[in-house]
Amino acid sequence: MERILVVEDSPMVLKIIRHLILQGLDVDVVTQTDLASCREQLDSDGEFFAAVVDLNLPDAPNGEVVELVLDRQIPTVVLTGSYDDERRERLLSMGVVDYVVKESRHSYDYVVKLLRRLQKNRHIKVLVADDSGTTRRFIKGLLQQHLYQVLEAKDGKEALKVLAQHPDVSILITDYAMPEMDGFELVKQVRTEKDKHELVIIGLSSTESGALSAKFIKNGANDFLRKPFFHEEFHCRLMHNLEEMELIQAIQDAANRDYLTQLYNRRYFFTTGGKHHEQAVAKGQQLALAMLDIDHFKQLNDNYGHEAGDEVLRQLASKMTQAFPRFICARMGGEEFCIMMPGLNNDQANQLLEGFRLMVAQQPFMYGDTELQVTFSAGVTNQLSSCLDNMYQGVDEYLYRAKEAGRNFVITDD
Ligand SMILES: Nc1nc2c(ncn2[C@@H]2O[C@H](COP(=O)(O)OP(=O)(O)OP(=O)(O)O)[C@@H](O)[C@H]2O)c(=O)[nH]1
Repeated sequence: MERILVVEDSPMVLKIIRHLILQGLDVDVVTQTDLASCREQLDSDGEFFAAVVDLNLPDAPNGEVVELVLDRQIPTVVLTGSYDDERRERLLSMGVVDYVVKESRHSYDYVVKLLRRLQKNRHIKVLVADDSGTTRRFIKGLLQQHLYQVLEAKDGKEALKVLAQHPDVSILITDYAMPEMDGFELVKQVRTEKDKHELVIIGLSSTESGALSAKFIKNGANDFLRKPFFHEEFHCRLMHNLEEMELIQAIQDAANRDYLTQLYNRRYFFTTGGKHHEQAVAKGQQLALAMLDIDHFKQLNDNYGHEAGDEVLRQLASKMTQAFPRFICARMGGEEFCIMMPGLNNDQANQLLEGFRLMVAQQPFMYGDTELQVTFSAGVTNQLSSCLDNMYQGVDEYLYRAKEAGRNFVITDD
């Protein structure tokens, strides 16, 4: 498990921070109370995801611990008893993640929020589009302090290419004045594909005109920053926009996903899947659909209990998303699932399903220490029919035949 180092001489503060971190994050916490023991810790066993350090320790009254921890390339949040502008500036320019005054419980909650943010940021891609290499490097440095993955582009056209290669970019930070394609045009083009809740766009410019910020926003940017900006302003804006996007995505997920398995639900399957189906029909593309149903699930519930049944549903869902990462996996209700596979012909889909059937049948599911043998039956088709409903009914008929044939079986188009 990842570890966080906390260096603080006040037992009370140490206790609170340790408690809040353990409550809020899936990490271990190692604590030290002075510079000497911190140095020993880092020398003997210094692998830490992040550190929270007190600026004034009994054997290090002038923030020496910050240099020590930063020297080991550990992202560091600094705690301090009192606010001092000059010191804050110095610490931020040294590359600390943030500077937090120990005022109340809220300060410690903020520290935990920052640590959680750092953990998430490692998986977040940010694209920086700016024609100035110096500005790109500067922004990249700020982003890396907060552990984001950074991509770069030197104009709008290049940014579009990078976005096409990396569809999982979550944030685009773009300058206005760039050769080839400027920031406005870039924002306009990006917004034809992705809305504000799929990709956060922050516009940048060094011009004095206030109209520019309004124009960026009107073109579809989420926010705007005027250069030069303060480190903290940059990070606060970024965090704020990212949190808003994540909140909306969480709301969308709650509406589109099944609570137990976290797979897509029936409603999402028919709305989004329906669009894939329409497109495949209109463009004459391949699209395969599989329907799966666990065998004798009632018996499993009766023998081991409903909780065990729930666990099997969760584990099957997780195996399914691992086996079919590119496709729409949905729980249609009870122990019935669908997988929509755009682009696949019947043979390809059938092979995938056969492989998955074997894997599920051969690897027992675990409920505590109990091994559970689980199989499923399935139907697979790529007969598009006139609409998704009809295709669904067709594959349902195959599933019925697979059950009739003895279960643990896949039936597909002849
Ligand atoms: N644990 C659990 N059980 C569920 C859930 N939803 C439905 N079930 C149970 O799934 C069982 C489905 O039973 P049946 O439709 O008779 O099907 P089966 O026993 O799997 O038999 P075959 O499909 O014919 O192989 C019922 O006992 C439901 O109570 C759920 O969310 N959790």
